[in-house]
Amino acid sequence: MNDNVNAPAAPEDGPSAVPPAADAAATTGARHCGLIAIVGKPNVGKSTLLNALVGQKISITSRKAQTTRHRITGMRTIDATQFVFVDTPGFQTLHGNALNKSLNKAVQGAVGDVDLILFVVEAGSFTPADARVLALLSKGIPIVLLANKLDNIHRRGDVAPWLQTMQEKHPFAEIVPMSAKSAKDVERMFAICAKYLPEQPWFYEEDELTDRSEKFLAGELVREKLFRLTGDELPYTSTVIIDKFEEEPPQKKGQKRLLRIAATIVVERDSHKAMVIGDKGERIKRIGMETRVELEKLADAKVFIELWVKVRSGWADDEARVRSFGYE
Ligand SMILES: Nc1nc2c(ncn2[C@@H]2O[C@H](COP(=O)(O)OP(=O)(O)OP(=O)(O)O)[C@@H](O)[C@H]2O)c(=O)[nH]1
Repeated sequence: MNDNVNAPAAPEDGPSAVPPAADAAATTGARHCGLIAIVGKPNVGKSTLLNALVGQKISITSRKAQTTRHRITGMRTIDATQFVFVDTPGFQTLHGNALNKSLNKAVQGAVGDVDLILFVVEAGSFTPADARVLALLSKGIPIVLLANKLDNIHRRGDVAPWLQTMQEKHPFAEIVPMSAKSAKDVERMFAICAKYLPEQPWFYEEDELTDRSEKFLAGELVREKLFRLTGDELPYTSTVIIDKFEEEPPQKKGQKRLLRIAATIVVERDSHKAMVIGDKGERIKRIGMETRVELEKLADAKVFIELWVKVRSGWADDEARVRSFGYE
């Protein structure tokens, strides 16, 4: 096996490693900072990894992104190194409709000029969908292969031959077998990523964790609740549009500001609409309630949210409409 395979953290490892770049910077004062994209087909563990890397206490700031091409999902500053994670709006490699074409373009735009790509697959598996994602990635940017869910593999010896085959797929900068659910493995990722981030000033303040706007997060939260509460029944073409986002200052001292939000969930069929609304409206009520509770915490505000459901059949195939929904 080549030496670009990074052995998983052994249980007896000491306290988490400090990124070497950060270590060196402590004496020279040099700061490092760079963009990191986490890509992979659905369900390989990208969100789990991102949440673990950025930490739990995501706070919202309304600062503009450093570059408009990138949507920043989170950042973490450790000693002198700032790790900025950019979002890739999901690789859809199976269908060729307008929505997916637009998403794939957005993905290629987002990963085209990052400093490092973390390409996540499930350890022991490399499917045609993984190969399609890899083929979309820009040449010339270092790609670290993360063989995630290592904990699902009971005989570690079984992984070695697979790792060998992975080295033939692409000249990966490194191959890291790991588990996004292991705090120790996640912590090691900072030292691995730090090596690829250039010396330059930080893009964000040390304690900023995301630059997403509250309006954007409101839409994402509704979307997340929508898909979680409808299970796998609802097709991915359903989307959420924020129709109104108004902020009112606190009425009295000690009170919180108020966010008034109205959002429309757009689905393709009447049957999907019924699914979203649920029996006596209980599902849509729950989507609204869970969104409100989470947004109140994240935004430190009082939130009123109104939800509507609309049927627009075939919208995912209509390019103009896809654009009007903010995908381009
Ligand atoms: N056993 C195990 N499960 C994991 C690990 N990482 C993620 N998972 C699980 O895998 C499933 C998918 O994880 P996500 O983080 O949602 O995956 P994703 O790649 O963001 O998925 P999409 O949002 O569909 O693109 C969840 O049930 C996770 O709990 C891991 O290291 N080990």
